[in-house]
Amino acid sequence: MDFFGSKASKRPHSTDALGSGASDNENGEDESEEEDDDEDNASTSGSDSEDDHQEGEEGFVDEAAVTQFRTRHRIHLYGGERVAHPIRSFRPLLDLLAPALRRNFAAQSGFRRPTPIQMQAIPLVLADTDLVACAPTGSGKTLAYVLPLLHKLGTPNPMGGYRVCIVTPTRELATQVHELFSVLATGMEFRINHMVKSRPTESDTTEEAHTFDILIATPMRLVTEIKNKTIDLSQVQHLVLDEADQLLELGYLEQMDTIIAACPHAQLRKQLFSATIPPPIEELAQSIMRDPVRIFIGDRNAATDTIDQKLVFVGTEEGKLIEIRQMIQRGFRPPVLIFVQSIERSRELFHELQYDGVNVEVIHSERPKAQRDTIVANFRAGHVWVLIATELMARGIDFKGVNAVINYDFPQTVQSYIHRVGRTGRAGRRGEAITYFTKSDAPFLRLVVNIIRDSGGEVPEWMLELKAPNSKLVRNLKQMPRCRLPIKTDPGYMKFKTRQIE
Ligand SMILES: Nc1ncnc2c1ncn2[C@@H]1O[C@H](COP(=O)(O)OP(=O)(O)OP(=O)(O)O)[C@@H](O)[C@H]1O
Repeated sequence: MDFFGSKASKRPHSTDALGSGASDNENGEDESEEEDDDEDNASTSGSDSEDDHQEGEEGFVDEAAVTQFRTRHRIHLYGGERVAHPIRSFRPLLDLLAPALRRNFAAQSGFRRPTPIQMQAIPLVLADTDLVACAPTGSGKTLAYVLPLLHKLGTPNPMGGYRVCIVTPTRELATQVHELFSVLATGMEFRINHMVKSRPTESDTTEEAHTFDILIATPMRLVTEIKNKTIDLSQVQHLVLDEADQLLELGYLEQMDTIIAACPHAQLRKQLFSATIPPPIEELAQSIMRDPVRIFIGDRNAATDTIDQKLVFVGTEEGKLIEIRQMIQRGFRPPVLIFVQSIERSRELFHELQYDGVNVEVIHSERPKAQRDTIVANFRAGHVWVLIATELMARGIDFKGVNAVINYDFPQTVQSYIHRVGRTGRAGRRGEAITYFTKSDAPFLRLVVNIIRDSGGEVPEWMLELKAPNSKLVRNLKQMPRCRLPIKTDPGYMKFKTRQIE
């Protein structure tokens, strides 16, 4: 990995803004109470007030106003010497954009107002800053880099080669990012390569590959291309790691090393995004960046406050099946996403629920890719009501309308919990997350209890008094899922069900 010195400060910025400069706005109207209320209600969606549209067109009176604005939007900044001011609305940004990009953005998004991460990250990406950006799930991090990068690219450069490279851990997420780039770049003639196929096609390895501007790839495939010398990343000036903390974990680190080493451009800027950046990953991230600015929105590594989180004691493995069946019988609001800890268990639960006549599908990495695409599309379209998934779907996937997430199996890490439950309660909508725990999960309960409490949820007093597991236990759980009895109906239920069918 290439190492750059970093002068990141330990303390958050107070009056650290530069960039867009102070304005002659004497009223400081952005400090209105009305806006505060809006922010509380929807951390991602825009408010409707006239003031919001007015205020965004002005700069800030002084640095104190910038600080106040950041404080109100819970934008915490660390490091960096010159930090661009946040934007308060999309309007001044839209004025900068090429007409086609402006039109596409207006036509496709309809967003009234930037989310806090967009307010601060967009000007920093525009200002070519190395960035570590951590903001809640469903808070619009993708747009925070896609929009400014399309602006920075300007026009297509047919013989120039890749200038932007986005790396994501799963092909589903890469597809989603590709879709946003494609929609926003409609009519701009950028060539966007979506490299997630397991094997290269001819067009990837011929001269044609040099005519692409943007690359969106999963690590394994990209590393194969780099090792085969069938891809040229020498012109890449913007490298984005989406779900960066996962990509900088041990399993991926070597691949990231190879990818970063393959991007030697002197102007290379690295931008890292995730809803969770644990401190060791933050340190590692800084070591591969140049004087990075770190943005944290709200509390670090917290679940979003638009999710009602519940912990349900089910006693044993069998208790989970009873609980989920009762939930279905009581009536539930689809779509519902259910997480289990392994492919085998996803199949087992699928058979059980299918037997009960539930409109259910299952997705995991052993299903053929075309099937995975169809399942995601059907779930999005509401044709599938219940989707059982492994960790494959825990990160990044934007299912806007998911009403509930069920952690059938207790998650193995705090990060996994935050990302899994973050598939609901997105873009300011509300959602519900239910986590089952058995007696054997009890030692780990405290990890999740803290997250629920920190994101404003209620937990019984006795749970707050539980002992936190020691670091060895936490490490073991992360490396190895818990042993669990197979998901299988007890014979009594089978008899009852058969009688019902007869
Ligand atoms: N300014 C905005 N106002 C309202 N909705 C927005 C805004 N920006 C993005 N969104 C919507 O918010 C949803 C979530 O966005 P996105 O998938 O980028 O979230 P994320 O922060 O990357 O989440 P995750 O951490 O789970 O990957 C998307 O449906 C997107 O269209």
